[in-house]
Amino acid sequence: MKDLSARRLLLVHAHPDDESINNGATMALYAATGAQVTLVTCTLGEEGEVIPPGLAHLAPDREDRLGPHRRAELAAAMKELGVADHRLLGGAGRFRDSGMMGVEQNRRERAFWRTPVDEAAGYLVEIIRSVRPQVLVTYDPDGGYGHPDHIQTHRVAVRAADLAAERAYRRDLGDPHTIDKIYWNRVPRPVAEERFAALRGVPLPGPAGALGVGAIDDVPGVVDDARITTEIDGSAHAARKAAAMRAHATQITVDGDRFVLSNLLLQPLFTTEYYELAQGVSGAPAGERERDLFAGLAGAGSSPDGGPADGRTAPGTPGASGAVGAAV
Ligand SMILES: CC(=O)N[C@H]1[C@@H](O[C@@H]2[C@H](O)[C@H](O)[C@@H](O)[C@H](O)[C@H]2O)O[C@H](CO)[C@@H](O)[C@@H]1O
Ligand SMILES: [Zn+2]
Repeated sequence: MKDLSARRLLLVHAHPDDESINNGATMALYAATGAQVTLVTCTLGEEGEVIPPGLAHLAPDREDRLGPHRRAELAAAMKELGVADHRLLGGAGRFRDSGMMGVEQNRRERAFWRTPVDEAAGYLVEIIRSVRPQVLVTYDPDGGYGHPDHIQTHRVAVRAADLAAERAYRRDLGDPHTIDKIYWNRVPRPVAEERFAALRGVPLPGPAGALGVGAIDDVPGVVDDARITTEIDGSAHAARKAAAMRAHATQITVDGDRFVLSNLLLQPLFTTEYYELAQGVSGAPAGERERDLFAGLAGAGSSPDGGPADGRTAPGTPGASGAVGAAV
């Protein structure tokens, strides 16, 4: 019997709800198959809007108690996904939600967006050196859709992965650890286009109270098909993902295979979740997508593809021969 607990997956996100929207099915799948899944959330989402009228009093411009409430929503969502290890970067409230790009909250003292990257990265290095994951999942450099906290999360996660591997860096934070594979959350454009086309036939407002259908570019990380290196079929865990998203009730209303955020614009709920291998070696045969984030990793207890990686290296991999891009 393989020791599947040897697989350790670390996900780094900006706000409570991002993990369930982007990776809920993936997290449920790996938790259910014995991997150690660790979520790090960088802020408590204090600057969010509030969908249920009965909770509007929590808003930042009223009682400013949305942060603690969303922390509880996050805990409930993790129970739905079967994820036991979820941590707040630097401890609860260390870094505050910065608001959307350009708002005054971006410049507030504890805003995550204005935090020096190395200061935040130090907290994540300690977690990386303790958990020692083979795989890290976070956003692309644009944070998926340009939100300052998402962009900062990418920067902090990538910087922390580099620092955690440096033998000369802060040995008080643990022994050096090199993460084998770093993935960015992605959605293939053809899949997004197909799902949005179907949404345009949905009667409004519907159970989610939708005012309309969102735009494809509202979906974080939409890219051309060629950049997708990995797809995780989490359809067996669709109910868990939907329940986790429902747990984030101040931010999300779910209606079957679609949902709205506080802008009340419909977008598709994905149960196959897609990734781009940004750093590391693909475990799939040339020209094929990985079906497992741990594909090709010897000793990770799981590699449905069986064979070792075929040496196709992702962009940005230290020491990469330059074999990059679609070749991955
Ligand atoms: C999914 C995500 O990252 N949500 C963020 C985002 O929330 C959006 C924001 O309030 C926007 O004004 C709304 O139109 C949109 O519907 C929301 O999803 O930004 C919030 C503030 O930084 C953040 O708390 C929330 O988690
Ligand atoms: Zn977010």
